[in-house]
Amino acid sequence: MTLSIAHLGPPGTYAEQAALAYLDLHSTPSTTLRPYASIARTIQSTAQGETHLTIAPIENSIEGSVATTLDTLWQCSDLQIRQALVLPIRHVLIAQTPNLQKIKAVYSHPQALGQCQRWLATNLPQTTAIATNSTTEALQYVQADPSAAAISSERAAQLYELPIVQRTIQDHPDNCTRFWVINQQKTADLPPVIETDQTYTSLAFSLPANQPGALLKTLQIFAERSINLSRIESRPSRRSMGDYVFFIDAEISAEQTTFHSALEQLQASTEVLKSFGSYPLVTIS
Ligand SMILES: O=C(O)C(=O)Cc1ccccc1
Repeated sequence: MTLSIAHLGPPGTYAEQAALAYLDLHSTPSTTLRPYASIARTIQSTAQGETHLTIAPIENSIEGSVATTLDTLWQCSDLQIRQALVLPIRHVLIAQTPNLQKIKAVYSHPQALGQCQRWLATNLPQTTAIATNSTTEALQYVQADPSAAAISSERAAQLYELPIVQRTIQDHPDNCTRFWVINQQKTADLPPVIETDQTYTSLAFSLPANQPGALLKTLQIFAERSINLSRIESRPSRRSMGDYVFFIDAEISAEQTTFHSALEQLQASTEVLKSFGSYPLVTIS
């Protein structure tokens, strides 16, 4: 079987780097990397059986959650997370001109623009920031226009043979992004999970009614069992104003009996409850 891995494209994105780092952890003989035009499409490709795995960014240390990853996971059925990877993110500024004064527009993925906000305000105050679907999609504007710049990676600059004007432009030196490796629950013969001492379980739920204390009640289920939550995120349910879907990462394996009993109780106090399973986190340096 040739393992297919969906990632945000065109080639050279950070998501592709994460896919390559994931492959480095395994000795999978035959693999195809499949670039897609949006993060939503990568996850949908796995949900629809076009690809075996998706590697999608979920959270950045400066910019926070990647909303489209959460929203698409909520919309798709029967997906699970099998591994988390943390990758360091080092942005570079790419442009045809070395003269910053001549740059009129900076293109990049909104996450990358956000991670370099301070640098941009200080060094390119005259430019307009323009969002693209990915950091490498931004490079096509640099190829076409001498007054355009892009924020992308050193590797992408090499791949597209474009000049680097400035390195390490992210606002914090330790900038890193967490990626999830996602598959369909029923898919067999996937690369083995790399076990580490950090295992998480992720869930999402909507609440039956917008009542006082409804969220508190669900959080109490975890507190009563001393289950530590490492993240809670809300996203609009899109049904009506003020109605939310909550995403939770818990520091526990879904195999533990404490978690089973928490899930049972959650089932009773939530409207829709989705568990994305348990996964160990690997930090790539
Ligand atoms: O556009 C990319 O290269 C991505 O993979 C999305 C992204 C952008 C910035 C940091 C991490 C991931």
